[in-house]
Parts: sequence; structure tokens; C-alpha cells
Amino acid sequence: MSEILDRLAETLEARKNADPQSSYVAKLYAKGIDSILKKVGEEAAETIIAAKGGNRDEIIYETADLWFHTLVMLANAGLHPNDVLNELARREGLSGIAEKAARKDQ
Ligand SMILES: N=c1c2ncn([C@@H]3O[C@H](COP(=O)(O)OP(=O)(O)OP(=O)(O)O)[C@@H](O)[C@H]3O)c2ncn1[C@@H]1O[C@H](COP(=O)(O)O)[C@@H](O)[C@H]1O
Repeated sequence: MSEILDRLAETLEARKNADPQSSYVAKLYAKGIDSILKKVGEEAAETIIAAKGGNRDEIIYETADLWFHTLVMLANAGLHPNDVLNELARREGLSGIAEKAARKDQ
């Protein structure tokens, strides 16, 4: 499934040179970081509402919107989804408590 993230990351990279008139992502980049973060916040709120509602399809749909806008935020910052997947892989097997202790040491 991570091929989907790879392909989407490639598209998001390519949209940095696209016309904002013809691309939702290029338009978001052109609006700037505050607009991208506003969308992340809105989609997070919509995901919470969907999860509270308990409708499976709505939860999936809103989470996809949230993940998508988070990927745009990462691409805008010059980061790839693999950077986050690598961090999750690093945490694999660590207990949450050990992870918290490691953060305090940083
Ligand atoms: N996965 C997505 C994706 N998910 C959600 N969205 C857009 O995100 C927006 C969601 O915001 P809202 O629900 O608030 O709807 P809205 O009112 O249209 O949003 P605003 O205009 O108010 O920001 C919608 O416009 C959706 O179309 C997406 N737009 C694009 N992609 C992917 O990104 C690729 C590149 O898209 P373009 O840049 O448009 O070619 C596409 O091929 C897709 O793979």
C-alpha cells in the first residue's frame, strides 16, 4: 500500500511547478503554509466529528482528506511520506512509555 503514498508524493512534488488554475494542490501551495495548515486543521475537525458519528464510510472519507492534506503539508516542507513511515518503524516495538522517556531525554 505504500506505493500509493509514493505515487501521491510524486504527484505532489510535480504540482510544485503546476498552474494553480488547473490543480487543487498547486492552488494550495500558491496560497501558502497558513492555508495548508488551515486545511489540515479543518480536516482534523471533520475527522473527529465523523469518528464521533460512527459512520464507517464517513470516517474513512474524512480520514483520507486529513491524510491527503497532511501529505501536502509534508511535501510543502520538503518531506516525503517515507520520512514519517521511517519514524513509525523506528518506534515499532518500543512501548509508549519508553518512547515518552526517550523524548524527555532529547
Ligand atoms: N487525494 C486528493 C484529494 N483529497 C481531497 N482533495 C481535495 O481536497 C478538498 C477537500 O476540501 P473540502 O472538503 O473542504 O472541499 P472544498 O470546499 O472543495 O475545499 P476548499 O476549496 O474550501 O479548500 C476538495 O477540493 C478535494 O477535491 C484532493 N485533491 C487531490 N487529491 C490527489 O492529489 C492529486 C493532484 O490533485 P490536483 O492538484 O487537483 O491535480 C489528485 O490526482 C489526487 O490523487
